[in-house]
Amino acid sequence: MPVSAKICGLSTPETVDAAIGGGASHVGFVFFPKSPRDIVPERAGQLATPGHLGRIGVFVDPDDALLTHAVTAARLTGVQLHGEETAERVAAVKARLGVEVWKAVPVRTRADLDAARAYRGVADRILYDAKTPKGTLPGGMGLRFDWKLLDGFQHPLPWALSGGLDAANVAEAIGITAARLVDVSSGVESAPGVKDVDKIAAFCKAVSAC
Ligand SMILES: O=C(O)c1ccccc1N[C@@H]1O[C@H](COP(=O)(O)O)[C@@H](O)[C@H]1O
Repeated sequence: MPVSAKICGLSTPETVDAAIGGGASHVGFVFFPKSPRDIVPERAGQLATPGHLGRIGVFVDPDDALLTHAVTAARLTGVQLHGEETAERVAAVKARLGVEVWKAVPVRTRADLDAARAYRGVADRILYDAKTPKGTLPGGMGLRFDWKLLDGFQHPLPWALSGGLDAANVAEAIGITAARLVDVSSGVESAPGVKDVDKIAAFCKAVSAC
């Protein structure tokens, strides 16, 4: 089965086109004011994508008003909840929005993986991401976790791998984890929040070769 890629934190037509041209399965838009990748929903909605491409909005403990507005204005096919959302909150979001819901699970130790089980039957996908230091962004920091922690773990849901991936390490990450979907943000940037079309192309090429 081929491996697919989500290119996250996009904000320009050129970088969205690079993701599409590279064969990405999903593009991501960040709706979190503290992030250098924050974008207003209307602007994300103007970024055109073909119908087969998933459009995922990244949120951190969002309220219902933001979610409802962003799903419509940015034409999202899914939301990625990257905060401290409980299983009950994820279920409520899913029922309210009716789009795919991904739940990020921050990982530093093997015990951290256990949190994923709470979302069985509730979320559509788990996104394993590196746990970031307190007081920093909960994602998009270019940090990776020990991919070997996933070895032998019984995944409760379809899942994706993120955290510190780039063109140089993604093949190794896929080899170790057997991930079928990988997600990148800062690894395809020239500076925080500034996506680089050549890095997006290189990342997609590395994923396609797996
Ligand atoms: O990208 C952000 O700014 C961001 C902000 C808040 C929560 C999540 C965010 N990004 C997500 O973090 C992971 C890993 O990113 P990276 O590749 O390590 O930079 C990815 O899923 C982004 O979607």
